[in-house]
Amino acid sequence: MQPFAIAPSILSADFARLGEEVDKVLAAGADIVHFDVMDNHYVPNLTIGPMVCAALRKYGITAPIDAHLMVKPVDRIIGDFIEAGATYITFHPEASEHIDRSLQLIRDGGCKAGLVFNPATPLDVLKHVMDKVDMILLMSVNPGFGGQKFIPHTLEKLKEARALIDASGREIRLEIDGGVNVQNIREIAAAGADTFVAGSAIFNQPDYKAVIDAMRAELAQVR
Ligand SMILES: O=C(CO)[C@@H](O)[C@H](O)COP(=O)(O)O
Repeated sequence: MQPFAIAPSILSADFARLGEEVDKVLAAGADIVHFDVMDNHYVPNLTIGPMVCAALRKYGITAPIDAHLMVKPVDRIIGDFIEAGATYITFHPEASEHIDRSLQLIRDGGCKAGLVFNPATPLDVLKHVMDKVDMILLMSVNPGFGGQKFIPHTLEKLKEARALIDASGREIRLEIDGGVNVQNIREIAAAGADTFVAGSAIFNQPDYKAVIDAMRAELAQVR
């Protein structure tokens, strides 16, 4: 299993001070920057794109950037995120005409590739592409907005994904996204997640380090 990683979702950061916000959350102990890309088509919201990702790199952010593309069609924006310096690029199977090709595009660009599953999307497709994914992201809310409640049945799905990863023998991150907070992170980790996206739970508090420390203390009880 991969080491635990905390990935604050900058969707809940102050966009007017984005560089400073990312610096601050990394200084507070975050491992990965979770970068939500919404197109007002695949999801009913509009956020940030590759220019902002490139701007964060230019500003000096060296931490891994995990670009979650909620964009349809997805292929034509993948190259822009590779150029912009994303580390992970993940997309939803429903948003790609050719899932295997989209994964290959990401990997050919030198990035790590991942698939994202909405709460009601089955994991079936994974069995055909397990050798091409570096991350599996399970949405524990319907995508589009921060600040929603964790959907409990995702815990069963996490166990299912964890079993698939363990059976593959590959190093694949299992990321969870939506409604993650200090109160539920331990149960989520126990179900198999190793990478935890949290937006409002971190950015809506004045002391990011206090939240991240509290999350790590919960995770330390799992392993
Ligand atoms: O992708 C999304 C929402 O679509 C998430 O990354 C949210 O931004 C998570 O926010 P919280 O539920 O942690 O507030």
